[in-house]
Parts: sequence; C-alpha cells; structure tokens
Amino acid sequence: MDDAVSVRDLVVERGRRRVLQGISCTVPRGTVTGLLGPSGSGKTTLMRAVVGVQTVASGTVTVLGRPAGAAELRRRVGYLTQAPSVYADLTVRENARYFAALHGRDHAHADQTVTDVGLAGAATQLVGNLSGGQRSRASLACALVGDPELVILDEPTVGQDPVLRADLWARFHAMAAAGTTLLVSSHVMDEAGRCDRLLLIRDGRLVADDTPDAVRGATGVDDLEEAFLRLIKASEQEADS
Ligand SMILES: Nc1ncnc2c1ncn2[C@@H]1O[C@H](COP(=O)(O)OP(=O)(O)OP(=O)(O)O)[C@@H](O)[C@H]1O
Repeated sequence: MDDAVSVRDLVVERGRRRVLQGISCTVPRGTVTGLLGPSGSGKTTLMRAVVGVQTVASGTVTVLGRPAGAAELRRRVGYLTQAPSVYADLTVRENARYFAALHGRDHAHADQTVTDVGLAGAATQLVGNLSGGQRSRASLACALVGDPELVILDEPTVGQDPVLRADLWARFHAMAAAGTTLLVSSHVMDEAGRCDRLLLIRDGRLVADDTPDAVRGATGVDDLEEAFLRLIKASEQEADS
C-alpha cells in the first residue's frame, strides 16, 4: 500500500455548518505533503479527521491501512496541534523525556529530539518561560519523540524565524527520506514550494492535489500563490457554470 492516508468523500459538520464538503485525497508514504488554504478553509478539521478525533458526517478516512482513530494507530501517529501540548512547569528536556518514556524511548533519544528541533540551548528552561515559537518547538519535539510513522503537524512553523523555518523543513525532509510520512498545514504560500505534494483546500473543498511543479505547469505560472489564485478562480467559475 503506497498511501499512508486515504480520504474518501469526507463530509464534516461543525456547529451546523458543513466545513468539509466531500473531500477525497491521499497522502503518499514517505512524503512531505502540504495542506494549504486560507484561514477557516478546513485544514485543522481535515487533520482532526485523519487523527481520528473528529466526528464525521459521512465518508471514510483510512490511516496506515486502518480506520482513522483505531486504537492500534495511537502509537503510530503523531499530532502537533496549534495549541502547544506540553507541561509548563517542566523543562523542555523533562517534557521530552516524559513523552519519550511513554513510547519506550530513552533519555538520549529524547535529548536528541530536543536538539533536532533547535532547542538544545533551552533544554533546561521551564516551558512556561519560553517564547511562543520556542514553546511550539517543544511541543513539536514531544510529537516526534516516539518516532511515529505518520506525523500530522498543524502549522508547525508559525512564529519561527526564517533560519529556524528552513531548519525545520530540512528536518521534515530528512524524516520523509527515512520513510516517515508528514502532513503539514500552513497558510503561508511560500512554504508550499517546500512540499513534495500539495493539498489545497478552500471552503471545505479540495482545489488541488498535486506536486508543486504540476500545479505550476497546470496554471502556467511559477509563483505558487498566483497559481493557487488561478486554481481558485477556475474552481469558482466551474461551480457557477
Ligand atoms: N468547534 C467548532 N464549532 C463550530 N465551528 C467550528 C469549530 N471549529 C472550527 N469551526 C469552523 O470550521 C471551519 C473550518 O475550521 P478549521 O479550523 O478546520 O480551519 P483552518 O483551515 O484550520 O483554519 P486556520 O488556518 O485559521 O487554523 C471554520 O469555518 C471554523 O469557523
């Protein structure tokens, strides 16, 4: 099976609104797949459905060959939410070691993961005293420390400076090269070009599911932001006709 995630005809309603309107897409194994779209387009909702914590109205979500949310997937899927999920009264290192222990990993592995997200210099600081960007990276370390086969990252680079963002993307690609599958959301279009594949959603509908080069080729423009605008206009014209 080549796809880590397969979504078919997914419909999700939240607060009586239909926020995913029949999405079908796949995330191939060993890739960094970008999930892009404007604020409120449904990125987090789709990620929640993949993790298995979102009630769905209809459709199917298959993750690593099992229904999303199956108990056996818990150790195989890592999820970074937008709200950092770390203990404020523990240090970065203590947080990483705690989550590592839950996955049967040792201290050395936890400390390496802290270094991998660029937090070696803050390892002994209490998470409650960190900046927002640092806290987000501490949370990332805890999501990655169990070496999940599938990693779902909701806007992992928000609040990071350009050098750190580049480092994190290099890290994501190294993980993919080693066989991990990553689904990474962003509403920063300049990050789209860093992905192997792109899923573009708008108003709960999929507008593109392709490689960055194929998106450029289909629209005839090099700039991915402009390419997405063209795809959105084309999809709106299709919907109106
Ligand atoms: N708990 C909720 N109850 C009702 N509606 C919700 C709830 N959470 C999200 N929504 C709505 O669902 C839609 C999709 O939200 P979602 O968080 O998936 O978007 P997003 O693309 O991740 O946005 P952002 O980039 O701002 O994080 C939005 O219109 C939002 O207002």
